[in-house]
Amino acid sequence: MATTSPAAAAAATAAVTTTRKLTGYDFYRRVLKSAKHIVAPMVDQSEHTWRLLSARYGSHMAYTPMLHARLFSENAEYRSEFFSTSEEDRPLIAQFCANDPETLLRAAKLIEDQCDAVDINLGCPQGIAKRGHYGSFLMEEWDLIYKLVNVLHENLAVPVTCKIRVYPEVEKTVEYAKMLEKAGCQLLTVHGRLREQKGHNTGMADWSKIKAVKEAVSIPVFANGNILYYEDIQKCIDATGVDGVMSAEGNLYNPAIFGNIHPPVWQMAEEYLALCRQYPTPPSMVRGHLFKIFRSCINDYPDQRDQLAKAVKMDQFESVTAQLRAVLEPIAQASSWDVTVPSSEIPNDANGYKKLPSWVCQPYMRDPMEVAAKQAQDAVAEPREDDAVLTPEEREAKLAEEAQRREELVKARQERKLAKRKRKEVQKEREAVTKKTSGRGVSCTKCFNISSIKCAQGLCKNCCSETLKQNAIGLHARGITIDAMKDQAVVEDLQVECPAHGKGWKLMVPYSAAQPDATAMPAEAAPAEPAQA
Ligand SMILES: Cc1cc2nc3c(=O)[nH]c(=O)nc-3n(C[C@H](O)[C@H](O)[C@H](O)COP(=O)(O)O)c2cc1C
Repeated sequence: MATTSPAAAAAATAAVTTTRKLTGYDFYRRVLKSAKHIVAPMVDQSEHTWRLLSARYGSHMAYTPMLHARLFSENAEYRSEFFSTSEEDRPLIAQFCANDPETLLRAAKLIEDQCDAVDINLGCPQGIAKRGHYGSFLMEEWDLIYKLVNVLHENLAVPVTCKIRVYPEVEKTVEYAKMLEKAGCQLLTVHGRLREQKGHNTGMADWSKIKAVKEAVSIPVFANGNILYYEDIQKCIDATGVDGVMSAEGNLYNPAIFGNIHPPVWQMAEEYLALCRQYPTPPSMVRGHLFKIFRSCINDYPDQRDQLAKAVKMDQFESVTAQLRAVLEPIAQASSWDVTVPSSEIPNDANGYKKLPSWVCQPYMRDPMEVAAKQAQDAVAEPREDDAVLTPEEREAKLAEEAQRREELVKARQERKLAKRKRKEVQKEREAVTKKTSGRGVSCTKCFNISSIKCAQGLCKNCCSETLKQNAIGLHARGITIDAMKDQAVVEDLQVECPAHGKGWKLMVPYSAAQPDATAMPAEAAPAEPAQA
């Protein structure tokens, strides 16, 4: 009797899978419902709750944050922490970073029945992607990229899509896109920036390269980059001919960008928090979103800003939002600004920006540190015209003040650099220790136990508890025992929680203050991808 080899059986299954699923424009029209407004993949920010909020305000579909294929395939805790969805959260594309086809396939198989397609992140330009060898750092390895795309195309029940950055040469960018299409990619998102365009060098996206790609391939194309306001969406479609437009930062600072309005900041915050009550969301994500929603006005309210920075519980987030509403709403009521006016009807200034009141959601224009420091420096070197009316003493005092401000700016920058270096060192150490544990997981930064990926300090339960205890004693008791502190009620009021290990010890200071490096996250567990990926 003839038997079928496992390889032949797998090939047969693959063939069935490939022929059954929709491809290209059939997939785009029937499954993605011809989506034009797309919420970008954003680490820690395009989570389930945010996608639902954006959908209420005009987004047609969304991507998950980038998921780490190896961690996703191996670690159930990582899966439940970084991926969740619901029936209303569709169409949805799940994004992975990966550099090994088999690992990618294993991860994608675990999610194929909960999303409409699986995307490969080929655009991340951050240092963490360089170290992890994924994202835009695969752009020189077309053979590997072909295999990554093709393995999903051949074996997955849903289509595979890709998100790329462009090369300096338009011809190479077009060839790249064609190669992806040939490998089986069914929809392509082109972020019109180079790998080098990040941080202070972000600059503008090049829509002409997106147009060239769109003209060269037969699959649907999404454009990404340069979308500040609603009207930019149509401008982009007109300029490039793409099928849909993706927004990341524009959507974060104004979740209603796709709805063509600039709603009051408190309204968006309240709606988001109500959704978080329904769908529990990690505090770090909630905090990140609230800072961005309130970006245009939060610096005017330092008390609330500090409270928000320390908030870890829902009622704390809600309290800050209520306080901000209490101060902002009267300002809004006293103003003649009409929030129902469509964004596209608000005129732009000469630079293309809209002048909006600080209490409405709006795009954030960066003023990089360097620019601020340079401005202060220039001011010291060369008195401005309006300084001419000052007496010599006044001018001297002003110059001294400005010099001090500049010094503070430089010092703050140095401190940030130092903290970053320290975090990197810790990360390196951890990676080394992780190797020693034969990849069983991320190691505790203090011992060889496996840490929780959620612990802000990357510690195991014992070390986390011990650290909290030591801090309590060191900071407040100076030799007094924890029990004595409890008796004196000094540790009763403030609740402190490690996000992974629960209460542990109650301290007089927030956990983050007791742990100066509390923002350090395990490199692989939470692949941070700031502003531009
Ligand atoms: C907070 C944040 C997180 C991001 N995370 C991802 C990600 O997980 N995957 C990805 O492909 N791009 C990521 N990006 C990049 C965006 O998807 C997008 O390509 C980039 O921000 C340019 O779009 P924009 O001009 O609309 O911001 C991220 C961007 C931001 C701001």
